[in-house]
Amino acid sequence: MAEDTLDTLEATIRARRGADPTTSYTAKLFAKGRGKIAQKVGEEAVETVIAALTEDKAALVGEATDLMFHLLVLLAECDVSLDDIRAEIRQREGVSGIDEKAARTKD
Ligand SMILES: N=c1c2ncn([C@@H]3O[C@H](COP(=O)(O)OP(=O)(O)OP(=O)(O)O)[C@@H](O)[C@H]3O)c2ncn1[C@@H]1O[C@H](COP(=O)(O)O)[C@@H](O)[C@H]1O
Repeated sequence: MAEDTLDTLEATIRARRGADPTTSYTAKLFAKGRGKIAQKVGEEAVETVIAALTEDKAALVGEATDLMFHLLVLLAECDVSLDDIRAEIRQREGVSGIDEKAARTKD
């Protein structure tokens, strides 16, 4: 079975932990620490929102890809895997966001 591109990227990112920061952007991010990685996720999220609001589809694809890359680095830094995210998504399958919020806020 073909490996998913996100799985491949996740494996590449994990392999960069402890690599040489002078030759790897990912290793440089890990070396800068969780705060810097989280900041980059925030910046890329804002750039994604701006691209969406300017209705520039090519820019949106680029910024969303940057966002997903940096989010995967942050998840790796926090020892959260794509499988953890998949499990959470599966758990939510079939549960309407409206029903979930109503159950949370009924008191
Ligand atoms: N998918 C990506 C990817 N997407 C975005 N980026 C980098 O993320 C950075 C985001 O752009 P910015 O303008 O915010 O970067 P910057 O200004 O240099 O960053 P700061 O100075 O703010 O820290 C750019 O340097 C992009 O090249 C990525 N860098 C790496 N990958 C993947 O990770 C693999 C490993 O990369 P290295 O770790 O560099 O070997 C690559 O082969 C790719 O598959």
